[in-house]
Amino acid sequence: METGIRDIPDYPSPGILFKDITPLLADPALFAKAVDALAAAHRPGSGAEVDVVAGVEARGFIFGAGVALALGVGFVPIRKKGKLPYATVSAEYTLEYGTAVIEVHEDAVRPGQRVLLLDDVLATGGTAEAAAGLLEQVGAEVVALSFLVELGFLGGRDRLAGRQVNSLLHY
Ligand SMILES: O=P(O)(O)OC[C@H]1O[C@H](OP(=O)(O)OP(=O)(O)O)[C@H](O)[C@@H]1O
Ligand SMILES: Nc1ncnc2[nH]cnc12
Repeated sequence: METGIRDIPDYPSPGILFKDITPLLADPALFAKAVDALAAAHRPGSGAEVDVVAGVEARGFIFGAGVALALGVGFVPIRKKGKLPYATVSAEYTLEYGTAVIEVHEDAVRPGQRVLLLDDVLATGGTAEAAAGLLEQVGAEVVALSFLVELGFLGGRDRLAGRQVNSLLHY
């Protein structure tokens, strides 16, 4: 099966096998299929409808925005430090190849809004755990976390125990 995911060894640092999604993005049929599949579990009538989709900068924006449009709901950007113009809450976290800080606007959701968190890759789960925590800090109910790719050997799903986690492609 053509996935549009390409392996790049030793990027961005030695020992990391990087899952490059750019071939998938360049193929409109594969890209549309991925967005449609990520949206499917949350379509009207699914019982898992959401009010908002959130995505983590940068690759999470691509799929998050697509899924938000597919579901007819708004999109909340979770950005790397210093990029959001209004008052924010922030979290420092570690990911497979480093550390970073992400932020979300403190008024990004209304209290109790049901949010689907989207990202391209679930690796160690550090990013997703921090992002879900930020969304909850500003009043969201994080209904599910969905990923295009899950690197199962890095244990991200265990780190997110107790949360609804869905991934399309498992490595
Ligand atoms: O599960 P983890 O170990 O936390 O890794 C997953 C995160 O790593 C990548 O983001 P990156 O910070 O490289 O940013 P980018 O989207 O700007 O490339 C990816 O898009 C996820 O957000
Ligand atoms: N191995 C990997 N490939 C692509 N994105 C990632 N984010 C964290 N680990 C990654």
